[in-house]
Amino acid sequence: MINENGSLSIHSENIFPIIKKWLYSDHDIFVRELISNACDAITKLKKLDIMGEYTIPDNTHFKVEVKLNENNKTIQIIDNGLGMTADEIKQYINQIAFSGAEDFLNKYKDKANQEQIIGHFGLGFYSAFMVADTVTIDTLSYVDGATPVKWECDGGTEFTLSEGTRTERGTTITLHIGDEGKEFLREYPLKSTIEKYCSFMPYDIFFINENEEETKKETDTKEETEEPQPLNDTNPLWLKHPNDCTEEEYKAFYRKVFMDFKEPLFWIHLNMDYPFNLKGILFFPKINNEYENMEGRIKLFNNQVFVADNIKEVIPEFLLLLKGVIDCPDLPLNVSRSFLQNDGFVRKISDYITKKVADKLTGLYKTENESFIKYWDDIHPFVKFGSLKDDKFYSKVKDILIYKSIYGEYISIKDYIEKNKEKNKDKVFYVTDEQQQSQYIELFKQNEMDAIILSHSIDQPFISHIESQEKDVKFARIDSDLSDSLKEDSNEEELKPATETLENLFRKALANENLKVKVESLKNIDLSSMIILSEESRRMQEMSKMYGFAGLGGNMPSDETLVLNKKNSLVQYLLDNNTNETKLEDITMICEQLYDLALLSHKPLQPEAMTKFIKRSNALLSRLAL
Ligand SMILES: Nc1ncnc2c1ncn2[C@@H]1O[C@H](COP(=O)(O)OP(=O)(O)OP(=O)(O)O)[C@@H](O)[C@H]1O
Repeated sequence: MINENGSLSIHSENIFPIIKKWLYSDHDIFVRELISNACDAITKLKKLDIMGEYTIPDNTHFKVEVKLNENNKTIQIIDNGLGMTADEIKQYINQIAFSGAEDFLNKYKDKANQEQIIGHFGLGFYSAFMVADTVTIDTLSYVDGATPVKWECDGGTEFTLSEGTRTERGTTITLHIGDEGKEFLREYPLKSTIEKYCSFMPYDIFFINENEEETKKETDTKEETEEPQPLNDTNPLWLKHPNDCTEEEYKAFYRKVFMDFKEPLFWIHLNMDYPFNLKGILFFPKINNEYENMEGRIKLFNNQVFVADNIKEVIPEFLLLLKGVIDCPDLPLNVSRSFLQNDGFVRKISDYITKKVADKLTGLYKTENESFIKYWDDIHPFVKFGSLKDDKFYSKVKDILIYKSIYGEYISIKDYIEKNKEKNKDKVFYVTDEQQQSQYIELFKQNEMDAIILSHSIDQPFISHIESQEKDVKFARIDSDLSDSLKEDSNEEELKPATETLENLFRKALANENLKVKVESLKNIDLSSMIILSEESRRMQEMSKMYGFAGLGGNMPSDETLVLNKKNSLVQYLLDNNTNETKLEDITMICEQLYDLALLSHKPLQPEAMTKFIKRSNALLSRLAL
């Protein structure tokens, strides 16, 4: 029987290629890792200064330089941070996954503010080998009397460590770029990668194209050269206290970061220190039209280092419709996304952001109601989407949901129901297409009835959601039923014979045995015919169309009813002349035309029906001209 305990052994020759290849999915991440190490080195030095372990010389300009030399095939990252001694290189660089950042924090645990150091895992430096064949470190430590050190490694497991030549405190990392990284040997991709990840890093980052500098020197005509400008903004707006930020600053920041020249509607400045550290600004963008892509962009930062756009695991999905930046140094971002998804801490962050957004909206509703109404057309899809996606969000915003009425006013469902109780019997009538349903809208207006406009694609799922949450709210499209207030007082029995006669007549004229006809006495005598389709049937039809039940959509028995107004003279004409054989042709034409007219304000006509309708309309007009 075999019974043995032991520890697995890992050989660095085996693990190194894995780190190189799989540690990060994006090649360009080396830029982020090396520049953040350079910034860390400066932060650490500043901390040593604060703690009295070192005195920063006067006039020190802390900076990171990225030098590209296409001819030599090198990229250098140069900092004037704390540098490393030979021992530190042995410990932090040679021992893969031994994080100097962790070590530094442990060493100065009580004295230093932990939050600002970026590194955690002790692997970032090795991302250099994703693009470089050979990496050299030239460094001089801040420690008094330290000797400069040079470390070199060609991506195997061997390295050389020797005395270096660096004379100033700090570190130069030189990447001898191999085939895998050659795309970064051009100015544009390298510079834009720096801008992508490092736009808000805490120290000035300068880009220098050495080959260009050389040609400039050769052709120098004593012209004053411009002062070089850093690529980054070391003091991003989100780190400032909200009270110290001006409206113009927010707008300028928005323009710059999102390249959106439409002004944002409003914004939320997130500023939290406890129980976790989170700062950021969320902007509500202006949407130009309903069909515009609503996709927003939330940039996630970790200590001013860009991590990624739109990380769903941290930022609630519906908030991705907004534009903004979130900086959360506490996030364990190097771990897998599935971990993030299940992490309670991450959920708390996400809940916090959701709560802040809901608070801002309710605050606006209460204190700046006029502005809130002005913004509503732009923000309602977002608020509705949020309500669908997140119950907690819904319960916070449900009392501030408003709807535009056919009179152009904004009203809550509660107020709508209250106001229209008598006429609507608790139903909420709505319009999905103002143009197409204009006939019904007109009818409503004539009878001083109200309906709300729900024309966005989010509205259908949204009203189903409201109905499921609020038991006494029932939505009905404006053409789903005839409200009693549109009709004159007359009893059903009285209208029965007319209904029978006209149903037979229309069925014959339209050659449609299943057509349902209902005769009503409508107050508006100009109105001859209209289609109604019960809310349930229409929703069923729409659903089957949406889910593409092939054939079903088309073949589904239609529950449409043709309503004819007995008070209208054309309908009356049909009633009076339906047995008159000599007028058969006219009667058929009128039936067809009335049916098409009714259909037209209910849904678009099919191409064939449309062609017939136009032909018939022309024929009818020519009769007038006779
Ligand atoms: N430019 C630099 N100046 C001084 N020390 C550095 C520099 N670059 C790397 N180091 C040291 O090497 C250590 C290892 O770096 P590495 O990037 O691999 O890991 P990390 O920054 O600790 O964590 P992470 O994997 O999250 O980046 C750092 O913690 C730091 O002590």
